Amino acid sequence: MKNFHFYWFKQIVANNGKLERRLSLGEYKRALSWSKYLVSSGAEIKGEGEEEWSADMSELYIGNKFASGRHSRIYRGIYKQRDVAIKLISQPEEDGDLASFLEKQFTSEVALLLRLNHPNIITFIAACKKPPVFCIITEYLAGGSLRKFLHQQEPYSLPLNLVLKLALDIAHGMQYLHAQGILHRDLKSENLLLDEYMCVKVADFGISCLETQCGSAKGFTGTYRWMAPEMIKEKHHTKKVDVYSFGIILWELLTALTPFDNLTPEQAAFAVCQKNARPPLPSTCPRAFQHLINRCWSRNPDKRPHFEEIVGILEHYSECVEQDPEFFSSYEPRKDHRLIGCLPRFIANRR
Ligand SMILES: Nc1ncnc2c1ncn2[C@@H]1O[C@H](COP(=O)(O)OP(=O)(O)OP(=O)(O)O)[C@@H](O)[C@H]1O
Repeated sequence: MKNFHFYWFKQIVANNGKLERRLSLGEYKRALSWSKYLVSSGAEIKGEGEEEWSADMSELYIGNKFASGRHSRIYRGIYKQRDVAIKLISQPEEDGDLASFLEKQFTSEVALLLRLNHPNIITFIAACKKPPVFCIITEYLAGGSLRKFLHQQEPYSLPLNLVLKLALDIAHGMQYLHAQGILHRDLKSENLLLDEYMCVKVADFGISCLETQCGSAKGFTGTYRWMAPEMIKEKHHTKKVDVYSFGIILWELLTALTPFDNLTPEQAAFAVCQKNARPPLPSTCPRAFQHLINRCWSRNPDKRPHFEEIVGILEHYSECVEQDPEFFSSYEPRKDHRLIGCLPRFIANRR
């Protein structure tokens, strides 16, 4: 039997600079209780398709826990000499329904991650399934979540060119995801991670689904503050639920605030569905963004643009700002949403 203590011993002693500090006794014991399941006790029978993604446990070093999800703990680690994040999901012994839900969620997340390959989507590396513990190994993104980054900023302080760049990263990732026929369904700033170059990557595909297999949103565990009204109401939903969430994220980028922070998530859900409430757009918000945000979070999903169009709009804004730094103050939206040339002032002035 490969002794998992050996891994820990190696991990603690090697402490090769990438693992920031030694584990406290508490952390060690907690990690022990989860990771003992991860070490194989010899020959094992792999489930269908498991060869494709199954991690070689002898190459995995688990470091410190640095974040937690509702049913998971996230550790730093090294896998095949690469910095990784290891999400450990443990099935509760006492709750069979939750245990089987978590197993299904794990299987679905791995199956979706496996087919994704895009610079604005988190890179999947491997996974392991050793009930009652599962793990998902992905690239480690050193910049943390967009939510954490925004909370470190002064409200309304993000420069518009940075807002544009971050929005475009997210929109590119989402355009790709939708082109693969996948709905994210839990798009929020906490699930958007930054690398060391401030590139945003879409993460956490726990409740994502293939468009053809999404079914109803009954018993959903997404996050109300970012959730489209049709999903809150557990109605039929489409890719446009992600566009609604993107509208809320655009608002977050422009304000660096939490949406509906004066309301509980349940009150926010009620206000969105019953009163068609949305977070207030600041008076300083450029009209170009106001126009796009209002379209993205329309009550009617058909009025929300597809990500393809959103990418086109944001790229157009980027080009225009490059040509004319005053573009945002002179922008007038068109009723038919058509993009017209940037008409930079320096050209107009030359005429
Ligand atoms: N690859 C990674 N690199 C850096 N940080 C990460 C990585 N994966 C996850 N995190 C951090 O861990 C947090 C939780 O991760 P994730 O959302 O995947 O877990 P989860 O169990 O699905 O959470 P929840 O169910 O609560 O949404 C993220 O918000 C982020 O701060």
